[in-house]
Amino acid sequence: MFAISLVVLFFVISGICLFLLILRLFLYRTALIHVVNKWVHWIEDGMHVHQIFKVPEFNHDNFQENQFYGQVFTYLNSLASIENSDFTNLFSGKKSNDIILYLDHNQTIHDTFLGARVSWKNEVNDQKLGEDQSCCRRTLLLKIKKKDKRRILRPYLQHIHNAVSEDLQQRKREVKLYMNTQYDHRINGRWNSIPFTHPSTFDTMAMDSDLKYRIKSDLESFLKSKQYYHRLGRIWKRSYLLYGPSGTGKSSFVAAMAKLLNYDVYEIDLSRVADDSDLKMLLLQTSNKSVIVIEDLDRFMNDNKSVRGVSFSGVSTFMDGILSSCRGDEKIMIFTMNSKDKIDSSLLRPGRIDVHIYFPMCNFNSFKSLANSYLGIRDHKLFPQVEEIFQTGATMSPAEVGEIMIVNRSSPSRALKSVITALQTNAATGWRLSESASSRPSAEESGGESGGVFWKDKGSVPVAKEVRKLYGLLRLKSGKISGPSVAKEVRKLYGLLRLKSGKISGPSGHDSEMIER
Ligand SMILES: Nc1ncnc2c1ncn2[C@@H]1O[C@H](COP(=O)(O)OP(=O)(O)OP(=O)(O)O)[C@@H](O)[C@H]1O
Ligand SMILES: [Mg+2]
Repeated sequence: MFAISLVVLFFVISGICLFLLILRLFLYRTALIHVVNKWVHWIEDGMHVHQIFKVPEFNHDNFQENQFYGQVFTYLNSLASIENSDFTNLFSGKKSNDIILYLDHNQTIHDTFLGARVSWKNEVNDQKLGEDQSCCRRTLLLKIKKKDKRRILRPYLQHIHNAVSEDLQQRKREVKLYMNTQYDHRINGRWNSIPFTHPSTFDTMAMDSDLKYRIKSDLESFLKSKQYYHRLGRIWKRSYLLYGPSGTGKSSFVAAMAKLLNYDVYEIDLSRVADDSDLKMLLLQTSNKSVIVIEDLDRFMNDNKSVRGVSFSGVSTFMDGILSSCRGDEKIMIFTMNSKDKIDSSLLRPGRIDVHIYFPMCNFNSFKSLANSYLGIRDHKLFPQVEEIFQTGATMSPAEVGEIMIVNRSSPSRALKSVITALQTNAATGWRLSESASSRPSAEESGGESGGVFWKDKGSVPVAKEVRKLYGLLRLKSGKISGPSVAKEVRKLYGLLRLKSGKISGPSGHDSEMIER
């Protein structure tokens, strides 16, 4: 009897084990296990009291990004549990074969820490702003059992901080470009960012090497001068004005400076700024160690329609950087212009603009530098001919020269011939010369009442040299022009000479020149 009961018991236990095994296999095969897990967690959650902690994207004053939000977001995206979520975003990473998982709006994911289970929700509330505009208010919600709070909350937050600090440092090295969005009083954050991948560096810029060296040293010595500025009672900021004709590399140089510093770039589009206080707000929302850029400031200052609500005093206060000093860290400001001619000199006074850097049209030296980087040649039998044409005063922007070289990069000889033809055409029409003359730094700019440090790349040339150039140009032209048009051309060149002689100042024995006042 006892033996029979043992056999029955054996079969019952075996049956139960078999049943559980088949059930487990079934649950896992059909993924029903996840449904069961959900129910278990749901029942368990229902038996506990929870506490919710909010991590909003912006600080309570709504001015600045809440840095902890960024840290938590990075941490959550790195969790293995994001892979087990019901849904999530997949994006390509930096490398071509990288795929990254990214929290979706209103997605919830779970994490465990010291045996306690917590959940995070990426809460995004869409706000309708107008007909076709909306904005989002983002908050990360941490849900934690009340019984676990005392034990794990602080160490858990510290754990997040430690886990991402290395990752953040890595990301800090990736420079970002921020652009301001259209003003709307209901939007907190006004900056949208993308990775800053502009390929320009100091090395790729065709510029006088001495000038590059001095700009680099200026930046480096500024960065080391926190105590010095503090002792002087000055805001720790440095403003640069890059000015010169179109296509001479001003925007590319902004990128090169940001890369050298490894700073994020905040480019302010003044046409999207509502008024002076909006401009202040944008400045306040920039992060530490950043380059703040306003491109084509002359265009905005001369075109009242474009600046709309931003006043002259709004721009000058912005340039003084008083507000940025609230953040305490260094600020680099860069403004670009085609010409300073119509700009109120008070806007360019020392303190507002510390360094003026002139970007000239192409000369023979910059041409050689472009030929080296675009065509890979340091010398060529056509170089003397190119130099001769440059000496006549013919010129082009580096952008134009670069474009010709790119198109003809398979044949350096063809590229150089095309550059020669283009320079001859420009010289013959005289258009480029007069354009470049008018955009060179004027005597007023290099010695006038506005201030700062002036750095120019062959910006000033002696009158005698200019006369020689014009004579050469005249000879070149007279080969092509006859009769009354010669007299007309002579008159034109005489006018041009007078224009230049009013603008030419100082000797130009050096490639670049620095005038401190
Ligand atoms: N000095 C230079 N060295 C190397 N490349 C240059 C230089 N100047 C211009 N380029 C090339 O020409 C193109 C246009 O340059 P960039 O946009 O920087 O000119 P810019 O002075 O900002 O013109 P704009 O005043 O019209 O904005 C870029 O592709 C850049 O690589
Ligand atoms: Mg530009």
